Amino acid sequence: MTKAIIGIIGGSGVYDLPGLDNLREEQMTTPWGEPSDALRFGTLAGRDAVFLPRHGRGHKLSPSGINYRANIAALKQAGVTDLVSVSACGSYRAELYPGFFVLVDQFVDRTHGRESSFFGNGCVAHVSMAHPVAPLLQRRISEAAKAEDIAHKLNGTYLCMEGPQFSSYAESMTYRAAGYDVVGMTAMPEAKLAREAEISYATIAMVTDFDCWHADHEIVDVAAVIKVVHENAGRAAALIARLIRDFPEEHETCPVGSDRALDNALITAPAARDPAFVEKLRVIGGRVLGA
Ligand SMILES: CSC[C@H]1O[C@H](OP(=O)(O)O)[C@H](O)[C@@H]1O
Ligand SMILES: Nc1ncnc2[nH]cnc12
Repeated sequence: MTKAIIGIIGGSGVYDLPGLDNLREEQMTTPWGEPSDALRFGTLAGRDAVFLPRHGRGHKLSPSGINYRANIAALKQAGVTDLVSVSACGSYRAELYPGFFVLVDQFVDRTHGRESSFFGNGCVAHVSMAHPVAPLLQRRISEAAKAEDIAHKLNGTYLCMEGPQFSSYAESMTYRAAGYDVVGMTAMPEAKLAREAEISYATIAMVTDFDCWHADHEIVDVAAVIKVVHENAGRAAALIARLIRDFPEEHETCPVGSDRALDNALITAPAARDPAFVEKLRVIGGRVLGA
């Protein structure tokens, strides 16, 4: 049996996890450098949990400047099996209003220049991103949201832009016409790296604004985003506390294989692998890299 350990990544305006008791902070180091902040280990409703604010305390890191590889590697080193990311996002649909939670199931990656894989020359791997969100984890989040009476929607597509500037009107209209649901700047490459690290991943996308397409709403700015996040922080915290409290002790095998994504992903022949690089990769891929 694999013990389930829940990790929470907090986004904009979410720099701590209320209710996390018996706190212990650890500044982790990984083969990819240091994560955004010290990992905060603790218990919530008697269950172990780990929290990391992706922008660091005080929001010192921009979406393009976050060391996503170090964040995911540190959470893997901490034993996290199930990772919930909390993100502020703009909405492309009138019915997805500020304060509404979207439990997205798909991402479109429009970022560029970010380090988006642990693998590379010397050990090449291609994991599937067909179903980037772990459905059982997503369902448990939905059940926790229902129990807390939080308006939310199961499924939706999150467009991840590079930023840090918000979108132009033409971009907003284009992505809206494409049928995407929400927009943010951080879910990628986070979701890709979680998959490579065989961590089940799901995102709670908290709608904070209508970006810039909606004639009846102000164009998004930082103040508006943070205001909505603060107004909804209590509900997000209640959802996460409920999720952790009700989470099974044992990690549930993921129906889309997020917890064994490397089974059929490595392509570099063992004899052709760079031994030093393989050593570095052990933190996330030790299960399949052999002795
Ligand atoms: C503060 S507005 C833009 C900022 O908010 C979102 O952050 P996160 O995904 O970490 O909640 C968006 O991705 C941008 O980083
Ligand atoms: N409209 C928006 N675009 C990109 N990231 C966001 N985060 C919150 N609102 C956003």
